[in-house]
Amino acid sequence: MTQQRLRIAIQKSGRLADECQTLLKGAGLKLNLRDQRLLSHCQNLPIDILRVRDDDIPGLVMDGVVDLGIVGENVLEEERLEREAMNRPCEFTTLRRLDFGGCRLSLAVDKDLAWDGPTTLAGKRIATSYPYLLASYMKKTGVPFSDCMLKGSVEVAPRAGLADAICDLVSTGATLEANGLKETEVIFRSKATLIQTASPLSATNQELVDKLLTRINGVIQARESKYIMLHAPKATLDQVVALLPGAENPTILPLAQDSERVALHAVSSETLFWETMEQLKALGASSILVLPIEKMLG
Ligand SMILES: Nc1ncnc2c1ncn2[C@@H]1O[C@H](COP(=O)(O)OP(=O)(O)OP(=O)(O)O)[C@@H](O)[C@H]1O
Ligand SMILES: O=P(O)(O)OC[C@H]1O[C@H](OP(=O)(O)OP(=O)(O)O)[C@H](O)[C@@H]1O
Ligand SMILES: [Mg+2]
Repeated sequence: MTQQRLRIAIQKSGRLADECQTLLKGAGLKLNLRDQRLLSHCQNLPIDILRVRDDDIPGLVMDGVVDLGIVGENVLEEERLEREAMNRPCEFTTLRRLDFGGCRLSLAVDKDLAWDGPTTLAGKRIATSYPYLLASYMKKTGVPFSDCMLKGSVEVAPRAGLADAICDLVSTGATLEANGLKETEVIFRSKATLIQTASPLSATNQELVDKLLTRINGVIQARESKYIMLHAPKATLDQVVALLPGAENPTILPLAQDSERVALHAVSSETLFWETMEQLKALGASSILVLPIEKMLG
C-alpha cells in the first residue's frame, strides 16, 4: 500500500490565507498555490494542501478528513462548542498558537448608549456570527438575551433595526467606529492556531508532523528575533547588555585600535523598539545595527 500523504487544510482566500502560505513556505514546503485548485501537492515533501473556507477547517480536522489545519481560534472554539452541544466529535490537538490573525470577539453597542456592564443587555437582541461563543459568555453573566444570526455585515445590524447590540470580531476598531458603535466587553481573544486531528497518524506521517512543527517553531522564533550589533564603551557595557530584551549572553569582541570600546553581537528574542535604541545611544553605544534573522534552530 502506498503511504497516505499528509493533508493540511488552510484558508483559501481571506485574512489568514497569505500568512498561512508564508509560514508553510518558510518551513520549507515548495508550493504552487497560484491556481484555483482545492488540492495542491507539495513538490518536495509528501504533503497535500487543501484550500477551503475557514469555517470548514475545524470540522475537517475533528472528523479526521485532514491531518492538520490552520484556523482562527474564534472559528475553532465556535465549532467545538456547537459540536459539543450536538454530541458530535469535537476532539483535536493544538500544536501551537501562531503569530498572526490576532483579533478579539467583542460586544458592541451604540456609542451613545450608557453601558453598565452586561446587564445593560438584559432582554435585548444581539446580532452575531458566533452564537455559541456568545451564549457561552452570556451564560456566565446570567443575563437573559436573544440572538440574531448574521453571517456578514453584523456591524450594520443595530442601525438597520435588526438588533440592539452586536458580538463581532474587532481588530483596530475602525469598523465599529465607522458604524457608530463602541466596544464594551471582550468575550474571546483569538489568534490563528495550528491543530492536529485526534485520530492517530501513521508513524511516518507523525514524524513528518513533528519535523514540520519544529520548523514552524523555528520560523516563528526567527520572526520574533533580531540580530543586534553595536559598539559600546566598556564603562557602560553592563547597562547596555541589560537593555537588550531577552538576549542570551552576547558576544563581546575587541575593536581595533580602541581600548575603551568593544563590539557587541547578540540575538534578541523580542523586537527592539526605537526607545531602547535611543537609550543605547544615550549610554554611548554607536553603529547600532538591528538585522532580521531568516532561520533559527535550537
Ligand atoms: N480584523 C481582523 N484582524 C485580524 N484578524 C482577523 C480580523 N477579522 C478576522 N480575523 C481572523 O481571520 C479569520 C478569517 O477572517 P476572514 O474575514 O478572512 O473570514 P471569512 O470571511 O469567514 O473567510 P472565508 O471565506 O474563508 O469563510 C477570522 O476568523 C479571524 O480569526
Ligand atoms: O476592527 P477592525 O480592524 O475594523 O476589523 C474588524 C472587521 O474585520 C473583520 O471583517 P473583514 O474586514 O475581514 O471583512 P468581512 O466582514 O467581509 O469578513 C470583522 O468581521 C470586522 O468586521
Ligand atoms: Mg468564514
